[in-house]
Amino acid sequence: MTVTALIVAAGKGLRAGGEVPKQYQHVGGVMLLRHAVLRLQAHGGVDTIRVVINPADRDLYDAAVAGLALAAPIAGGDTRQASARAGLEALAADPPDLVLVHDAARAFVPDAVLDALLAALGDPANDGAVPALAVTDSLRRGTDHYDAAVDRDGLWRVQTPQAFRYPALVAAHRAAAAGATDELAIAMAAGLRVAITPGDERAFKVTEPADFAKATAMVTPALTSRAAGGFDVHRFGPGDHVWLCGVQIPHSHGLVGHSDADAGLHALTDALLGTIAAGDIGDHFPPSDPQWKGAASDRFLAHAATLVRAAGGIIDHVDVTLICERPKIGPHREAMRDRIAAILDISATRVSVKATTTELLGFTGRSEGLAAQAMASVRLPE
Ligand SMILES: Nc1ccn([C@@H]2O[C@H](COP(=O)(O)OP(=O)(O)OP(=O)(O)O)[C@@H](O)[C@H]2O)c(=O)n1
Ligand SMILES: C[C@](O)(CO)[C@H](O)COP(=O)(O)O
Repeated sequence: MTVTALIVAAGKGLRAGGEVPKQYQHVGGVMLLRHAVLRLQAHGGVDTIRVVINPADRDLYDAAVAGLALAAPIAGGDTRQASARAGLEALAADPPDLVLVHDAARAFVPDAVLDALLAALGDPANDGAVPALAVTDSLRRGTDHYDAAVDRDGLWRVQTPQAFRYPALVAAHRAAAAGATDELAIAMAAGLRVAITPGDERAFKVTEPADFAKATAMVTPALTSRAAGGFDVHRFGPGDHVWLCGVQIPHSHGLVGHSDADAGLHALTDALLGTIAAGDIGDHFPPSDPQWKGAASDRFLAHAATLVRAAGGIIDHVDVTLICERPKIGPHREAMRDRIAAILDISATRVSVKATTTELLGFTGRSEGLAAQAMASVRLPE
């Protein structure tokens, strides 16, 4: 059995709005039509995909299917019915056994819907099979006020792809009057026998502007929250300034370290690495490596952020606590927040910097050294 999918994509998408027809608008960075093609290609049960377009949109089409090695698009008509007919006629020279007529606007049809269609056409008694969902809301006629109830029993919300034996469908189309909204209407008018197969909410049609948010959710991976901490200490030594959270602060001492000894950024780097279980700062920037001698620690933090984002992560919030008697952190807090926000490329509203003392106790109390601890919260694909 040869199976061709005919994706009708010649509409103007007026109800959806936007500067280009809906099938050429981006959903998660990819044009809706491309999602539709990729979805059918991923199923594996479709041998050939042909797309019906408005020739005026040829440049948009070329961008949508770039690199997908499809046969040339077919010119559509003024109505969906005319576009589907043009597509079917274009297949006549080398007709497939089965044809699946599909809306580009229903880009996320799951495999199970396609499996059920092909299985239904395994029964020679069926001329076609069309997926549908039962109506579950109450139905009523009316304009300004409610009028008669409509019995929802046996009513279906009809979706695509609509699958048919090619010869039966093309004959039905040739005999059809204008005004049909889909192949099912045309097949029923021709007296064909069409099986009802399970539809799926994910095969919804992008029709109104709000449907783009729904479509975006379809291609956005589920994210889970992760939080991790980091801790670092540096000893005070000779010098006239320290670097803390990426800000240079005049001080009676410096901090001793292989790099610039910015304990705040080091703790935060470890916290971010912890969210993706990517080891610690020493694994990425070994103190034994001379290239990190005196290095500014902002590059360590930027590297950790790059790794989090490469893992699909979103940095939600970071929090640094500096533990020292001196220098006083308060006057520099906002500059530190801004600097961390700039390094991480997030809003400063997502950056917290705090400070505390240890009441003159311990090594921080004796000002032998300074400690920093940090927390990072990110969202990552599961
Ligand atoms: N002349 C047309 C009209 C529609 N379609 C396609 O048929 C599918 C379903 O139609 P619909 O959702 O109504 O799309 P539009 O006609 O583009 O939308 P609107 O009515 O809002 O303008 C879409 O993939 C659309 O591109 C088509 O190929 N040719
Ligand atoms: C083909 C279809 O998607 C099946 O539900 C529907 O008939 C298209 O209707 P529209 O009026 O063109 O949106």
